[in-house]
Amino acid sequence: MKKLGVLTSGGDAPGMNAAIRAVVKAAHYHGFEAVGIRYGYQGLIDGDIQRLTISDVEDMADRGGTMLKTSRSSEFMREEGRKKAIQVLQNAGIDGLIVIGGEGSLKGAEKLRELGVSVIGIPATIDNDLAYTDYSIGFDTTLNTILDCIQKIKDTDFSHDKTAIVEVMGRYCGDLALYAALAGGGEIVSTPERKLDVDAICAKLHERIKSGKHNNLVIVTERMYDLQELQQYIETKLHIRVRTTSLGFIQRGGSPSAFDRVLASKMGVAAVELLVNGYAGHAVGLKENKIIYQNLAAINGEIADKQEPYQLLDMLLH
Ligand SMILES: Nc1ncnc2c1ncn2[C@@H]1O[C@H](COP(=O)(O)OP(=O)(O)O)[C@@H](O)[C@H]1O
Ligand SMILES: O=P(O)(O)OC[C@H]1O[C@](O)(COP(=O)(O)O)[C@@H](O)[C@@H]1O
Ligand SMILES: [Mg+2]
Repeated sequence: MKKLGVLTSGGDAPGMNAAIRAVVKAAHYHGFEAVGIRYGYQGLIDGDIQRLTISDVEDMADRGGTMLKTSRSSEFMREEGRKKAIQVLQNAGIDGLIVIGGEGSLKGAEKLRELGVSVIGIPATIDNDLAYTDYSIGFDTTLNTILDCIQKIKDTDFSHDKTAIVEVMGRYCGDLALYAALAGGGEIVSTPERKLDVDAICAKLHERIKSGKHNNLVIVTERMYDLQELQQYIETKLHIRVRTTSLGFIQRGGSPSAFDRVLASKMGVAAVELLVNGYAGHAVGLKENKIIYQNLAAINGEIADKQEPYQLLDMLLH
């Protein structure tokens, strides 16, 4: 291998820059040229490529977002788009590609592998919705941001005896809400994996109010409820004051946590090592605190076993 390309794709996640830095440093260590493809798969189709030197990535470990920019590309979802992308890789002489992104981006990487590209995936998404790895880059930072916001919301709830609904991101994965609740960030939690209907939420709130607890926090994953309707329903049914906060994009920004920086650094280096050692077509991951690799073709459809954290939740919130 001579020229290694790296791109970030899908939603940005804190720690993507630390991963780019690690990939570029490892590539140079092995004597390869490193290039960055800007704007994810769309930039690959458009040939938006820049050379990456060590000094380009030197101070990037602590920065949120992605220095390479990112996008969601509908053109890449189509075969003609992917064929254009392959042509660009060939014309640019890129013989190894590292894709840093979430579940959609790794599906895209698998499609490139099917077309003969030497590709490695690095999981980076705040949602933590990739079952083959315990953690994706960005999840820990976002979780900490959520807990910081919740702490602030709790101060005002306590002062007014208010009930709060806090909506967090996660797309169709409840990990951000679940782990925020495990860390003490909510008394009632509803996730896609364990959905509470509105009456179940009211019943739990009623029980807590009866026992003298008047400031309660309900944490929910996005896309599950019409928040205004949920708030009104609880207010009418329980005759209490409820206020709702959807945390939104504040969750995706910010400097990555130490955990995410270290994870991204380990994964970035491991991704290059996989290419060097002939393991193209895999994605790096973390299982039981060890860096692992998984076949890209096997990632799609893998379902995470969440029994343990939900049992813990039941124990802590009962
Ligand atoms: N099934 C697929 N086949 C080919 N490309 C895909 C597929 N799913 C997603 N992609 C590509 O990956 C991009 C990012 O995926 P998306 O799901 O938006 O974000 P993330 O990778 O963060 O989960 C998409 O815009 C698309 O270009
Ligand atoms: O930035 P957009 O396109 O509005 O997407 C919002 C979605 O992106 C995320 O922040 C991250 O998701 P991905 O990592 O899959 O891109 C989700 O939590 C959220 O549902
Ligand atoms: Mg995703």
